[in-house]
Amino acid sequence: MDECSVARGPGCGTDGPPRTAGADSAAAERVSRLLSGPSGLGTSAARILDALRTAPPPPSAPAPATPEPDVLAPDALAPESPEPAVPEPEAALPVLPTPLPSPTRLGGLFSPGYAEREWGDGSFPPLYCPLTARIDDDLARVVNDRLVEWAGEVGIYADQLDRFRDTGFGRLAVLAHPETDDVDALLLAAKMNAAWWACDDYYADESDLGATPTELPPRLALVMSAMDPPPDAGGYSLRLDEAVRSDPVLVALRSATAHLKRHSGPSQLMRILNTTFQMYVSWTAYAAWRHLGELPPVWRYLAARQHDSFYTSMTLIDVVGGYQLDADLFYEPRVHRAVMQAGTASVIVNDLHSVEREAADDLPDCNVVLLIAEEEGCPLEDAVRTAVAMHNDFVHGFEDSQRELAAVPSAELQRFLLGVQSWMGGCLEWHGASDRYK
Ligand SMILES: CC(C)=CCC/C(C)=C(/C)COP(=O)(O)OP(=O)(O)O
Repeated sequence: MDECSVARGPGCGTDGPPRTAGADSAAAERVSRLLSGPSGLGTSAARILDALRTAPPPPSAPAPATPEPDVLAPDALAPESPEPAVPEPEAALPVLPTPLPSPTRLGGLFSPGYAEREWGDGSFPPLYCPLTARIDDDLARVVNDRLVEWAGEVGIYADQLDRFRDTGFGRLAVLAHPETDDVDALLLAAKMNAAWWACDDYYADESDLGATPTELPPRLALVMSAMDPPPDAGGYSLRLDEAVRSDPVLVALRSATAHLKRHSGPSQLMRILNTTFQMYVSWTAYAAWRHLGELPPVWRYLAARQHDSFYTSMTLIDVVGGYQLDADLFYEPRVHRAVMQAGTASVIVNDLHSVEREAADDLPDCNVVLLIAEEEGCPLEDAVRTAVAMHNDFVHGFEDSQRELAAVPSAELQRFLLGVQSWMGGCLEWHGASDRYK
């Protein structure tokens, strides 16, 4: 176990030296108060958005290098009229129940803190990252076994199911979603992530699995139809259905989406689908670069990677947790920025762990470390240090955003932000142990 990681339990996070312990316990207290207080279930999105508009940033929030008035200045968000910007969610939205916490649902209700965590062989500077909120390898085994069974049914990784088992996407779900021990909800996260990854491996990255840059865009267009079936077009729809049924990646995505539908409300579902589709735009950029044999400049890769990141995985957090973050809160600019910061930080963790794997393909993938080394003409070790520093800046940025949003009186929002924090902590833990990056 990573020395900084902690098992679940009320004492979590007290043995290490988390740098923001005060802020963390305040966050945990706030979530508990909000969950038990009168503002919990009945809080209207309009009132919360009003609070977001008027809440001044805390004095400790550092000034950004380039001010973004739309995002940061509370006044810029002030409504012109006192009318609520959105209808009461109770009246207009199918709001899912927010269950009160049970003793086994600790992950969303406390923060184990942030720390400088060792990674890899320990020879590089540490990653500043949330600590892992829960490590439960018995639960991970149950979820992973069910995931492997499902993979066998849908047909992905058919000739390498043992390797798929050792990759441990089921363990990733348990590490990244400490808020619940509901196996079916965790299996949903495991399936979605495995299906996204299968799509990435088979269509985008792995030449051995048939990935080719020129076929990628039409394949992705088909993925969208598998996940979000278009209106019936008679015989043409039958052809579409045949095409979906004949490709294990599409079967996996359709099946995972069906599971998702059992747990999500309409706006959650469309949030997850649309985020997936937005991620694909970045994939087509990589495909063009691969096809042309070009390496993008680092800034351009990062711009694409921000929309091709674990932000996509994080869109599942409230669904897996069994509650709903209102769409107007999820898309509020400061919340959006916070989740993007976290998603990008986590995907840099992925790039750091997959340098060797990605350099090995006949057509090497884009990877921030490889691109920095190429652009700067520096040794890989120096490029790793640059990427670590970039990661750490994103995590500090997320922490600042979380602090800034702490005044918003929404149990769901505070819970979601803790969920994002937990996702980052679980993601680092998983990358350090998964056979995929060995
Ligand atoms: C889980 C998910 C949203 C997967 C889709 C793609 C993505 C954001 C990745 C993390 C995959 O990136 P990459 O191809 O660099 O990952 P591997 O190194 O192949 O694991």
